[in-house]
Amino acid sequence: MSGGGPAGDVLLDVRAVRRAFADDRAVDGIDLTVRSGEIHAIVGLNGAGKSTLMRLALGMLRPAAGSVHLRLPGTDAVEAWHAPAEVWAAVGHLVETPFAYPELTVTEMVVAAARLRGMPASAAVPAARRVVEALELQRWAHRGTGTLSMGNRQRLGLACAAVHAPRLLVLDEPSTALDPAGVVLVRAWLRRTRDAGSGVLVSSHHLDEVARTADRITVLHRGRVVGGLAPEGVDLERQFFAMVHAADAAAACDASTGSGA
Ligand SMILES: Nc1ncnc2c1ncn2[C@@H]1O[C@H](COP(=O)(O)OP(=O)(O)OP(=O)(O)O)[C@@H](O)[C@H]1O
Repeated sequence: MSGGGPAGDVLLDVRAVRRAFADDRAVDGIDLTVRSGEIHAIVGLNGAGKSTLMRLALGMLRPAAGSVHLRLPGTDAVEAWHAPAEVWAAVGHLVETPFAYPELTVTEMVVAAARLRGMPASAAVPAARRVVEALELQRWAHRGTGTLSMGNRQRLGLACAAVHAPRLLVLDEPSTALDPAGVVLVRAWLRRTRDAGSGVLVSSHHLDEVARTADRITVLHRGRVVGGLAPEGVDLERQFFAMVHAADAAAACDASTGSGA
């Protein structure tokens, strides 16, 4: 457990959501919430459905069934697929390869991201400076984004996702390209973001890192929630594989008896 205070209101409310690609049930009836003041991690094997779930949460994909509601302070609850710009102004995300205009410097890119989220220039410039410092990008602040290493490009993507201090942050494997110092830095930064009252949905393959960062851990497998892990628990890897194997065994049993959905 990462030591955060009690979680608050539900910001993201996913209910019985389904989405397939042809006959591939990428997300197959998932319920999930993210509350303010918590880091909720989703873990799963390759192809478990983590990115698809995040894209549904961000209105990038339309659910085939079920619902995804955003309940951000100061706005009415709204389906992600139909959410207006003022709702997205309170959300930050990094779910694809971090995008950056190569002709801009790091600072210019972060300011541009803030402006795209509706921040006035007078607020965007100091906000960009703060997040560049928080993610220790100062050394590259005036370098062209096209010259960055992969890890620094990932930090830049995080800076762009968070420059407008979103209430909800959705991050798909935010530490993949980071060195050990960067992993520690981003962990501490995520905790501060959480402690400031934001809700964070984060995916990862790395159980050790997730256990150090998250308040809640949900295990996805083959598009379904197959269990939860307590971050302070022991031997999470063994528990994780036990859940995955139990789900596979149940699916095989259903298939052999013809009772699968
Ligand atoms: N655009 C797409 N078109 C077709 N199939 C897709 C598409 N996006 C995802 N899928 C399929 O949906 C399933 C879930 O994929 P998803 O990317 O959500 O998994 P993931 O848990 O994020 O995996 P990884 O850990 O490898 O990133 C996979 O079988 C994948 O091949």
